[in-house]
Amino acid sequence: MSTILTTENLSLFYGKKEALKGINIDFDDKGITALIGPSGCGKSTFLRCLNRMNDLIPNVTITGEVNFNGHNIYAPTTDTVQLRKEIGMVFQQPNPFPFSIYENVVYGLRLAGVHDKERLDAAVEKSLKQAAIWDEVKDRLHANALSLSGGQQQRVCIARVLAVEPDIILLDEATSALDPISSRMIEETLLNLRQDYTIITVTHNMQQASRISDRTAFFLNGELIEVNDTKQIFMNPVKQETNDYISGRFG
Ligand SMILES: Nc1ncnc2c1ncn2[C@@H]1O[C@H](COP(=O)(O)OP(=O)(O)OP(=O)(O)O)[C@@H](O)[C@H]1O
Repeated sequence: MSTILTTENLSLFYGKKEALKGINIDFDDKGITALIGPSGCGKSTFLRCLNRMNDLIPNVTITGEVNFNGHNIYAPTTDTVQLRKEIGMVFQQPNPFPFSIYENVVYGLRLAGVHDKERLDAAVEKSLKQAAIWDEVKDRLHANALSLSGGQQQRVCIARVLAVEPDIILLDEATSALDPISSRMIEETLLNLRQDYTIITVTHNMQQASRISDRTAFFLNGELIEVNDTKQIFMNPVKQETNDYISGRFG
């Protein structure tokens, strides 16, 4: 298995507060990694470091490296717009633009200068199929995306990320605002995507982590305590803190 993304001694400070403490982790090319840990342990902060979303937050200092396909994304020459296409992100609250479903999906392609209708149509169909929502919306592609249910909106947001053909998809608690059925549909979607994409998902839901992820990383107080195959983490963790967390002793 080759590695697509590696962090080296990655630390992040909000002002003087150290929220991430020297994280070293490798992500395999393809498959799903779940990031788990109690509230405030730095999971979302870490996730946002992986496509430089923390650049947008004032007073943030980041040290160390994030190497994506061998290049440090924090190098001054990095084109962050391009980076965020290659490493796309889905957020906790579905955030479609107030446009049609079709325009949501082609948004990134239009920004990249793609205007050919056939190409855009093909991308819409392919991405909505990959996000497992094509059948539900194919007859109303020009309806406003905000008219969809929350779960449908979230799958459109996944399609919007997929349309620009990313290598990595980051999800920050992407199912926690959804009802259980919608949440399971997103899980199914991710399982169908795991062969073709590297997926890194923050989740509070340990059942979800064990159902869908190949690897699980446990964070605590800004530190990466343990990362391993998901079965190993849940059945036979190496570290006492991991064991305490997964057996519900804290968090
Ligand atoms: N923009 C910010 N400014 C200052 N401190 C922040 C900011 N965002 C997060 N923090 C702090 O950094 C720490 C890590 O937060 P983060 O949101 O990454 O944790 P988390 O594990 O994702 O938590 P949760 O599971 O509750 O979402 C927390 O102490 C939080 O209060």
